[in-house]
Amino acid sequence: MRLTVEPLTAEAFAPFGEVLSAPDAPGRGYIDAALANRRAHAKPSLSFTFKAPASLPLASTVMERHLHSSQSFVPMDAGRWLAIVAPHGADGRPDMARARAFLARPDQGVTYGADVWHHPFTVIDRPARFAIFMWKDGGPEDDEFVDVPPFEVVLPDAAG
Ligand SMILES: NC(=O)N[C@@H](O)C(=O)O
Ligand code: NI
Repeated sequence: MRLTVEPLTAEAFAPFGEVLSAPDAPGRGYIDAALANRRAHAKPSLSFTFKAPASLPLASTVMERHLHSSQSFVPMDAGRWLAIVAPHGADGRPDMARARAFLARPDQGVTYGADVWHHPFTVIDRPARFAIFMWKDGGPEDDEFVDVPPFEVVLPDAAG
């Protein structure tokens, strides 16, 4: 199954969370409606990652979710990157037939809503550094990975 990336916009991404971006004029914006912690005992987690770029087309067979917490990715030094998401199927697993692959600009982040199926963090173009914010309790439900049928992600110009 092939996914062709589409531009990351707040509207298109709304069913899956929020697009994060800094104002382009003096001031401060709050983009925090999708931040969620569903466990009173979970603790805030702020981590920083250095990620090597994936080559395209991206081929994968995995998706993941954080059942009880949103997860925010904020670029600190990045090229373009991919936010790949899928709604729940009737069985609660990712419905890859309705998966979406968003191409994020270097100045865009996202917050995946709690329990939103997404692909592990993937950057393209060049190595990138991101901050990641979520809530964790250190238990097995912090991160849930599932196998999905093989899929690939391509840029439009390679879509043929
Ligand atoms: N760092 C980390 O937890 N990443 C995953 O959850 C992911 O979405 O890539
Ligand atoms: Ni995640």
